[in-house]
Amino acid sequence: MYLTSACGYLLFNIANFVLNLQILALSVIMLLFEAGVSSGLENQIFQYIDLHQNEFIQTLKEWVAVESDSIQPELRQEVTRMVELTADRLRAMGTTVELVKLGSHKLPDGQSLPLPPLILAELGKDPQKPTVCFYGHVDVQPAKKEDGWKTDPYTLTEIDGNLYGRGATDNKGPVLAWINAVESFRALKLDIPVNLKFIIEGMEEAGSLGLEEIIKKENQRFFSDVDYIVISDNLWLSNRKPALTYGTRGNICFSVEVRCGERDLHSGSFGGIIHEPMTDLIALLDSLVDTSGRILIPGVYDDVASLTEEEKKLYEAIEFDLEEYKNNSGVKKFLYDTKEEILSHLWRYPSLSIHGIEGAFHEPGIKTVIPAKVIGKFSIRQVPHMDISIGEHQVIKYLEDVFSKRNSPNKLKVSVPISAMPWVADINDPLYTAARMAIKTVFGQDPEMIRDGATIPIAQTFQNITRKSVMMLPIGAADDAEHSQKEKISRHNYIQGTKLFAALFLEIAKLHGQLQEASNTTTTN
Ligand SMILES: C[C@H](N)C(=O)N[C@@H](Cc1c[nH]cn1)C(=O)O
Ligand SMILES: [Zn+2]
Ligand SMILES: [Zn+2]
Repeated sequence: MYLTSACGYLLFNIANFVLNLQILALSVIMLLFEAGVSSGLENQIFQYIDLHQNEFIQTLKEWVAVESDSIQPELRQEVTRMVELTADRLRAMGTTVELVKLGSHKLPDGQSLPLPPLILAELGKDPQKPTVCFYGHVDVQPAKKEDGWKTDPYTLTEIDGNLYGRGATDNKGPVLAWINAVESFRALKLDIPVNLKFIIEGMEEAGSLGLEEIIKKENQRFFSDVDYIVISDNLWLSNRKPALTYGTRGNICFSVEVRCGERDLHSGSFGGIIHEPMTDLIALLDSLVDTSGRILIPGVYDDVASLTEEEKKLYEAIEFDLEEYKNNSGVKKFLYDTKEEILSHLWRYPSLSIHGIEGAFHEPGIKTVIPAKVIGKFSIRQVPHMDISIGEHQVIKYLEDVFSKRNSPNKLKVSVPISAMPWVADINDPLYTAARMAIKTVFGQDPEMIRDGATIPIAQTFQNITRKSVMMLPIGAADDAEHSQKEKISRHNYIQGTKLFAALFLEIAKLHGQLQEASNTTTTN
């Protein structure tokens, strides 16, 4: 009797000890997980990525070498070549690629120019797996060495761990990082835990011409089995801390043409006796914003959603190094001095920027000429709930009013070549949870939850039409200088970014499994 109860006691203690061990092991796993420690599978993939980084950089070099500028009509063939190069790369990793014709568009001079095709691609069709659709672009903003580049913009050049070149971060580097991630799974003969779809275009920098129509058309087909849409085409708020982006501003671009006649005139023969188009244009452009950056067009601020207390608190909590941000810009003084003011004016209020004047003499030296036709270009970054068509109307009416007060006989023509809506997503969406986990695994820290002052023309369209979760997962750092003469991506971000996308596939698969399990339990109950 005594022996039996002693045995029972011993067994009870052993069972307890085993249970405690299990709890301890589970806690350690949870702790490691929270601290961003990767699993064996992740480690295997990460090691592969580290070992092959020079090959990934070589491919980026080949891509940057293509002058796929979508703004200048004479370079359109290069954009098409870049799209084909991308399609080849996707095909080489087993992806089914469809090149969709987008037709052509009309240039301001009436000429019609073909648009580059759009890539719709897919890899895997397992109904048990979630489907992730990646969107990116392989066109770039214009760049010339004479603009002030220290290195040739189309020769990817590594200096102190940074890879300089047009498109390095916007958006060839991140597009390739997605491809590298998939290639790494395949090279290791590992099962990719998600089905993948790719939508890659060559006209983003020109406002994603033709894309919205295709999304509408493909909603019931290409997008029907998509669960999540991920865009990696923006920057962190900091040079070092990763971020997840849940909103962008929109953009309405204006062209303001003022013309006096058919040909340029000698300023000695006609200066002082005519109304000069350039003088009219400068006056029009000068009437748009005041010295504090406030837009002077009546009604522009009417529909802007007011900043909520919740948003203010969110901004207060964000880590933001104002000096670092200033240094990145090379500008000594900003219009605002506090973090809250800067973030709200970048993300939550509209801004107006003047981009250039076509037709004006801009070479070194002075050409004593009166240009006959000049075209001013400016744009307004829009925020929720501004209405694009109301905005267009307000601006055109305002410019006509200002012009009419000048009593100029010149001809004024205002047009809107590009407009794009702002985008905001729900950060409580499970897709954001998966991305946070992946960021923690790769970068060992939580991301900053940010919005972006720039525009992804198609982001809101994706959300409105497909009704799928849309997330922006950037890998570029705040000092990557998109659209500028020092555009770069660091070797570190390019390679860690590749790992991030691989980790995201695993996290999405895990999360999807959990979600499905939860929904099955609810159904059974
Ligand atoms: C954020 C993205 N990398 C980008 O640069 N987008 C462009 C798109 C655009 C807007 N208007 C015309 N093109 C941008 O925000 O300037
Ligand atoms: Zn971009
Ligand atoms: Zn861009």
